[in-house]
Amino acid sequence: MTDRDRTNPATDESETDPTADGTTTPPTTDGDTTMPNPEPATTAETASDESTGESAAADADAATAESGRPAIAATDLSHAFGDVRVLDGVSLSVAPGEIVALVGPNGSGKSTLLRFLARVRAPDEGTVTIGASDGRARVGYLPQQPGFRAGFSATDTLDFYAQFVDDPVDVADVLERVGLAGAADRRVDALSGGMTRLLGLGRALVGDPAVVVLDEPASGLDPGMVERLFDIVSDLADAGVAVVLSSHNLGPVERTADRVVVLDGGRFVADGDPRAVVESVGAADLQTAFGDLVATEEVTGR
Ligand SMILES: Nc1ncnc2c1ncn2[C@@H]1O[C@H](COP(=O)(O)OP(=O)(O)OP(=O)(O)O)[C@@H](O)[C@H]1O
Repeated sequence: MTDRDRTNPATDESETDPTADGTTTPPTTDGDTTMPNPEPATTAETASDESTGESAAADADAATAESGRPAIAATDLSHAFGDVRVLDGVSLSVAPGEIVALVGPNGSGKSTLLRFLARVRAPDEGTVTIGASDGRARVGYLPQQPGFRAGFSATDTLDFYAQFVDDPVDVADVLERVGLAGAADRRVDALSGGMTRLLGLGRALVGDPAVVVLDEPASGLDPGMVERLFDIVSDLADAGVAVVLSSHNLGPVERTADRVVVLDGGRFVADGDPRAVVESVGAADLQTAFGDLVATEEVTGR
């Protein structure tokens, strides 16, 4: 460990990615870093660096909302891992203040699609555009398995990420919002799995992004925290933030999401408000509709 490493909660070998100008980018252990990108990146092609995670951006300001432009738009995304075709020409636009829940069987490609939306990876084909009236864009991203460098506190960790955004960040407030105020001084390696996910959510919120992409944010949370998580999501949307999340918690999804998008076989097999999706198959609730819409006998995304 170098001297710099000792003062940098985000510089371990798997995470650090010095940018071209020598500055250090904030990391996560899975490479799905959430960070501001100093260069506006309006398409997936321009942001294919896996290490950069969060891209450049702007606030979901009133002008954006008034312009009618989507906060984020993915067009004709296709992707294969070897001979495993995961996405087959899917398109998705999300308006400022809209909550879109991406659901689908294990292996259907949700995380893959969310990585493309967060622009931590680029698809084989298609574009991702972040809409912002001033030409800037910022996406906050919670990866499915957020990771943090051991040895630093929750506060230290968010302080580190806060230095990469323009405006001052009230880290204590961020921790309070995600339910970690009581663990502010706890080392990240002493956090439980659910608490680590909440810290990942906090990291995604640093800098008040216009778009938030959350990969299974409720996974591993206790029932009370699941409710709190979806309350946070609702509050974000009320503040004009576009939220795209994946979840297997279909009850809260049905109650909270403005739109449910069901991914299966590389395509969207349903896309609409929860009630419409449920009614489209004559189901009683989203859980039942999900069973009717997708084949869950085997893991998909083969
Ligand atoms: N880096 C990779 N290399 C090879 N295959 C991959 C890679 N990432 C994902 N896959 C494959 O792509 C498919 C979709 O995976 P993905 O993680 O996107 O699914 P998911 O819907 O998020 O699943 P889950 O609900 O289990 O988290 C799976 O078959 C998976 O094995």
